Amino acid sequence: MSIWQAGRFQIDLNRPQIMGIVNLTPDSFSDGGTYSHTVQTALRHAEQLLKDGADILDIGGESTRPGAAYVSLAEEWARVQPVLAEVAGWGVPVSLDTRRTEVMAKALDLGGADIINDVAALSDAGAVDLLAQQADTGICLMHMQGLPETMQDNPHYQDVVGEVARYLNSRAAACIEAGIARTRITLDPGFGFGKNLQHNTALMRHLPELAAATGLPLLIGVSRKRMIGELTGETDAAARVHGSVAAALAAAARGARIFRVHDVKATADALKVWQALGV
Ligand SMILES: Nc1nc2[nH]c(SCCc3ccc(S(N)(=O)=O)cc3)nc2c(=O)[nH]1
Repeated sequence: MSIWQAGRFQIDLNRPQIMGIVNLTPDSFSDGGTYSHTVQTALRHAEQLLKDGADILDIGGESTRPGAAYVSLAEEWARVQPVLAEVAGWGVPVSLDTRRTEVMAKALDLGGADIINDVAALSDAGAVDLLAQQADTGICLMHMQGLPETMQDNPHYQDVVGEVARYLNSRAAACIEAGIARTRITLDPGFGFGKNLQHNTALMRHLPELAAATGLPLLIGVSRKRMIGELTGETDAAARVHGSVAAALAAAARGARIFRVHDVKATADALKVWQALGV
């Protein structure tokens, strides 16, 4: 029985787990909305994700997409705090997508994060120690080459699978040496974080090796990303649902356990059918 210890929750990794994305980006201000508008919109979206079958909610206040604008620590916290405060009472595992130790600390003090999902693999000063002081908070360590501002400017590797595996191993080892239990840790190759289509494809095809190299569960996030657009010709991210579902199934077939997606219902349905018919 393999589980992911995520705060007060033990997530069952013997079946695919869906992490629904709750977007708190400023785009939601596009209609001139205010924070309260954004918060209410986000909470309604989160409710819908759970109705659609999400097992985990992933909440992030800083966009780390390529070329994303800088978001101050205060701004990031102002965006996530009201949503974390509310969903903390919903009785479902809540993941905070942040790479800042101070934001992690505020969320953990609030009791609002069961999981810290860090695209920078707890590399911010003090992050590993902070998580080591927590009893059971779940952790996702993700590989990113460079920084969001520049990571897609001609990414290059000698051996992308080997380099990502070694990096994730080293970050997991840092956590374990600090006293963090293995059952709290999942790893993520970071599709689209300093990778071109060839790199992303190689990582997908070699997921079993990544899983075997560390022995830790894999979380993947390919939903609506450029790689799906490049393979389908879909330039509009919202039109990449079918390709994203196919990518989730490809990853499930290669041992991924947790799927970070926008389109929860489509992915949940596909994984149910795949589980029943596919393996
Ligand atoms: N664990 C985990 N957390 C994540 N948080 C995000 S935010 C997405 C940022 C982004 C958007 C689009 C592209 S692109 N150029 O490939 O279309 C790259 C990165 N993603 C992930 C992911 O994968 N895992």
